[in-house]
Amino acid sequence: MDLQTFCQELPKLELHAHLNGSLSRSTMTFIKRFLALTGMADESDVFLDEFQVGPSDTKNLSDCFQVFDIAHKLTITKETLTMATALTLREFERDGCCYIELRSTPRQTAHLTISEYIETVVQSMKSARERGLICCFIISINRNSSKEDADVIVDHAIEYHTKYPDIVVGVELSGNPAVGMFQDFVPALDKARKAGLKITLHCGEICNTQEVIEMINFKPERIGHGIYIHPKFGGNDTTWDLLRNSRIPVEICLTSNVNTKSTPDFNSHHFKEFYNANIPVVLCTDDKGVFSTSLSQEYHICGETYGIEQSKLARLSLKACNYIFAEDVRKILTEKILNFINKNEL
Ligand SMILES: CNc1ncnc2c1ncn2[C@@H]1O[C@H](COP(=O)(O)O)[C@@H](O)[C@H]1O
Ligand SMILES: [Zn+2]
Repeated sequence: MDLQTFCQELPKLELHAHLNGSLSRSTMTFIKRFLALTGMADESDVFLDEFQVGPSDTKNLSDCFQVFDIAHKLTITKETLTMATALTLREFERDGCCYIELRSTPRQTAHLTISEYIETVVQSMKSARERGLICCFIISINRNSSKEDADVIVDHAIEYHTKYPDIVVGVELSGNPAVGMFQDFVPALDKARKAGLKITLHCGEICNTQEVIEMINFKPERIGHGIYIHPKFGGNDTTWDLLRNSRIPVEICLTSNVNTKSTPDFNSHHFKEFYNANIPVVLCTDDKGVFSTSLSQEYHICGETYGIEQSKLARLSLKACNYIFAEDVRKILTEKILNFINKNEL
């Protein structure tokens, strides 16, 4: 099988995808028209062309955080947030994903409260589950927010985890890494963890070894990116040894890191260093809409750039089953990927 077909057909698990960064051009166009037709928003106010960030773009990581405001102008009502969630889940499914953990920062909008935002995403996921797609919700805390706001988000996360334990499975910390301090969010994250929610943290997206140490010592279930951890990539021996000994799985987002210029190119990405050191890794998209990618494309890039053969790529997907937050479906997913491996004699 050629690599492209293989990457498409391989059953894959998406563990790091921000809802508003994952909106495709067609989803955004659809919602923009809907809002204009229903008189909810001014069509001329949403600039879709500025949403995408390519590898040769002049935007750096900090600039990228402004592009999410474009999607945020669209996901403002129950109807459009439902469309955004449903269409995005379908796109992942069509790309061969059999399990999706979608994350999003619940926002109060002119038409939605924080509770309604969460309920809307959950209901959309319930519909997707009814037609057989296993999907879950990780509630995001933006590190730009105050401790009090983070507390409000966590209280909601706990309430909805209690109400929908199969769907609301975790809490994560994201947002511009140059803003805010991890320590400020520890009490809220601790509270979430004590209530049974799993934790993942954006970690080492910029150089901040002190914060990396604090984050790994917090022992989250997973971390995202992990760029500035290895000494060759702006970390030091302490951060690297801590990560290696922790066995914490790392969500790797190749295209995101290159397009935000956090990494110069795929060849100099830390993936290979992590893979060779046996650090648990899982390939993810981060923001497939902003960075014009898909999970099968991330597997393709990985196979081509680092010479990882198809049987090894399949085992990357298989191992991801061990890192998912919805433990009750681990067995079904493992069997599904093993079947694919056996059928294709990989
Ligand atoms: C590129 N690397 C990244 N690093 C850190 N945070 C990121 C991110 N990409 C996205 N987000 C976070 O996800 C939000 C958009 O989705 P939601 O509104 O939550 O669905 C962004 O506003 C940011 O807080
Ligand atoms: Zn992210």
